[in-house]
Amino acid sequence: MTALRQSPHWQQLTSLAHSLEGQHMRDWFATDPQRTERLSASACGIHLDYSKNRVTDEVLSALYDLAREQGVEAKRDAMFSGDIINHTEQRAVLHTALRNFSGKPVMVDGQDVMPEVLATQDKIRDFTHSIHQGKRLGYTGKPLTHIVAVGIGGSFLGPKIMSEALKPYWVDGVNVHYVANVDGCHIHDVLAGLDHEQTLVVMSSKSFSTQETLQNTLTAKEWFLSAGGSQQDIAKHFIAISSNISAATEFGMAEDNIFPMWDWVGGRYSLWSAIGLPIALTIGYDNYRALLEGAFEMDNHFCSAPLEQNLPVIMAMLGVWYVNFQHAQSHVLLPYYHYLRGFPAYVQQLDMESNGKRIAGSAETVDYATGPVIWGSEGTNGQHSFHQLIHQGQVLIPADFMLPLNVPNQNDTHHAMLASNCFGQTQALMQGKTYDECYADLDGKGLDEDTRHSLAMHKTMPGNKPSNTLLFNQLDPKTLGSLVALYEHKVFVQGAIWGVNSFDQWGVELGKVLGNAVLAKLTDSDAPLDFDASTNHLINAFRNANQ
Ligand SMILES: O=P(O)(O)OC[C@H]1O[C@](O)(CO)[C@@H](O)[C@@H]1O
Repeated sequence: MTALRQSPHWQQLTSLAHSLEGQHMRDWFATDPQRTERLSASACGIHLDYSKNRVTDEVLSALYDLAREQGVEAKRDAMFSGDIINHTEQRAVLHTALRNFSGKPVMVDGQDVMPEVLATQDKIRDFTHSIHQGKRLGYTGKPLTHIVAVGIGGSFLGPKIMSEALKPYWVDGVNVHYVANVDGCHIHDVLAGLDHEQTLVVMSSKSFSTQETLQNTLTAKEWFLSAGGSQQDIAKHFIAISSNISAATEFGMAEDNIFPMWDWVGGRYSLWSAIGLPIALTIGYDNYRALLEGAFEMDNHFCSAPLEQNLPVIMAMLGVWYVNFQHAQSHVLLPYYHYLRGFPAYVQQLDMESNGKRIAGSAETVDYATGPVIWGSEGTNGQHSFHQLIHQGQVLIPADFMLPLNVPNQNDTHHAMLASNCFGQTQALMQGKTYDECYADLDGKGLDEDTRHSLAMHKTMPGNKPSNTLLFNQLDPKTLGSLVALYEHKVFVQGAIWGVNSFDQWGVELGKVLGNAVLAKLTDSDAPLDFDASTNHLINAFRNANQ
């Protein structure tokens, strides 16, 4: 058994989980009028009501004890100080330096990284202004009104989803199109509607070696040249964001057109670096900076609030409770705000690529579950589909509901309906509906006893289903920055408990290598096939269809 499972607080939580079997949150609410007041916390404009969770004060205090026992605070401080905590890649983890407005230095290998960070922020500001003010023009002198942002994974999800979430802040006259997949349908569709003289391609790739991004950029380059642009015009229409400056220059990017990033910024944590440039182009530099400031505020909260009032720690430890002590295998995110509809996909990469691991410390195979499956979509849509399983299915799915209390330019009736559905769902999940209540509802319906009993059984909602509710006044750039940083730190705390390295991603490598080996066989139809029978069979199917 691993040391974590043998730890006193893990053992205590295991027995607490047994002792709570058969208890219901409905009864806790009925007997404890202070429950919500006690189990709520606020920071950075975000209010978290976590009272609808299957936890008692005793459980919560054991969870915080576990966090202390596993050194969460010391691990957090090590991350912020630039220690090499990504030990499998020998890297510091310093996305927090990218939103460090404290004026204090951040040291990596004895060098302060802040001057470079601030210089890059200035470069982002100047570039954004030059596009918005029409000072930087295309090769025929036309303004650059269409931005094609090419990237994938962390070099795509952050910019795309944050830009989408901040739609009320979009700058007039600029259209940003995001392309990630190597599936040519997407890039061809996007380029087909654009005037190459007014298009700027922003290629985002930390490594500058990602197949999808390289291919999509090449396709965009061919499109630009065949539409009338020349090789020397490319510098006016193509820029890159990368930590691999030499590969970017070799590819043909003008050095001046390359925005740097650093190996101490993980891809899924990179929206705060120049990877966020498309966000600045979408919402303007001041709003982009407010996004960073919101994240900085959450960093300060995470570093200074006691664990019991610390939003990332509270959410992380509740997650640990469900994954490790209540057998939950997934966690659903339900933003009740159309513009935030992409947020579950963002957190999905953040969480699953960070904590989807099986080795703790230097080489110990874990004997407990790590990160859950993260999924979800905007409310109320899910209420008419997958909520059924959350309410009455046999699997436990903790939920995070999110709602802005105010929405710019919105009809009150819509917003009140949206909010009522959000609150109503959390209530229904918590209280459920008993057999007796369902049976009583069927009184006087003319049903025989067997039918009435059967129907009451089918209608019974067990309740006791956990949820957090996150409220904020408006989803402005600053609040969004805080919200993203909240989830980043939640994932960090969980990784610290489970002892995994939340900052590498070896699991995605093998598929890339094998995919390249397969590509060689698809492009050379005479090459002998020496894979397993199934893969050979699939390759043959492709070859036959493409003769
Ligand atoms: O920015 P890059 O180097 O193109 O990588 C894109 C994405 O690919 C991954 O490395 C996984 O394949 C992610 O971690 C990363 O965000």
